[in-house]
Amino acid sequence: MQKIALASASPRRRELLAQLAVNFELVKAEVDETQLPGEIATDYVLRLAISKARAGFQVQTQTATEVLPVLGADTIVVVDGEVLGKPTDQADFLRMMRLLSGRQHQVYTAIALVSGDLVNGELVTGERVLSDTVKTEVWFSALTEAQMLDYWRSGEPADKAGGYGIQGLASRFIPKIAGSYFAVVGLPLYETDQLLQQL
Ligand SMILES: Cc1cn([C@H]2C[C@H](O)[C@@H](COP(=O)(O)OP(=O)(O)OP(=O)(O)O)O2)c(=O)[nH]c1=O
Repeated sequence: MQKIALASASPRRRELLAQLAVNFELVKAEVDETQLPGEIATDYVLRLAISKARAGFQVQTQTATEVLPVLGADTIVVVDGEVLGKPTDQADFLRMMRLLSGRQHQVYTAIALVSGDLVNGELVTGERVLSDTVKTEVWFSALTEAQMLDYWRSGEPADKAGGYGIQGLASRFIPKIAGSYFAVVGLPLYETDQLLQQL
């Protein structure tokens, strides 16, 4: 399979992509992650995945003589239509946990693959964009305030959308999911492989 570039700073996405035995390198992609006014969750997550892949692709066109297809991804946690980002502090985290406790919510992960051909440093065909969005339902057990605080003190929630990591300590709060476990962690492997096959 063709070598690609991954536009991500997430160690989880790196590990997941390695699980597909894909040959890849990392490329930096700085994007503004602010949700637009009135933007619905599914539009938002897909826009960010495409923006990350596109930003990574543009870095390559400026610096490299050949361009690799660039993969970008974004994961959001949604409850009652509200997108929960990464918690800014303990109070923000507790607010999120109270919303998630004892009920079901949605996790969306979007993936985007941007590719193109460079001839003499010029992009000859423009950018091609392949993308997909995966929805997973996640059930949380009812949590006590003490459980929430203990979890915050573990340090795990801070860099994670929705303030939890299903692959870590939060596994004890989640009796079931419907969808893709890998998508919740950050990269839906089946769907990523399907995009790579379309290259
Ligand atoms: C819900 C959930 C999220 N997460 C993580 C996945 C993502 O890394 C993060 C969501 O933030 P993202 O903005 O999707 O990704 P990121 O900022 O970590 O990395 P990059 O943009 O550079 O690719 O939350 C888990 O690890 N486990 C979970 O159960």
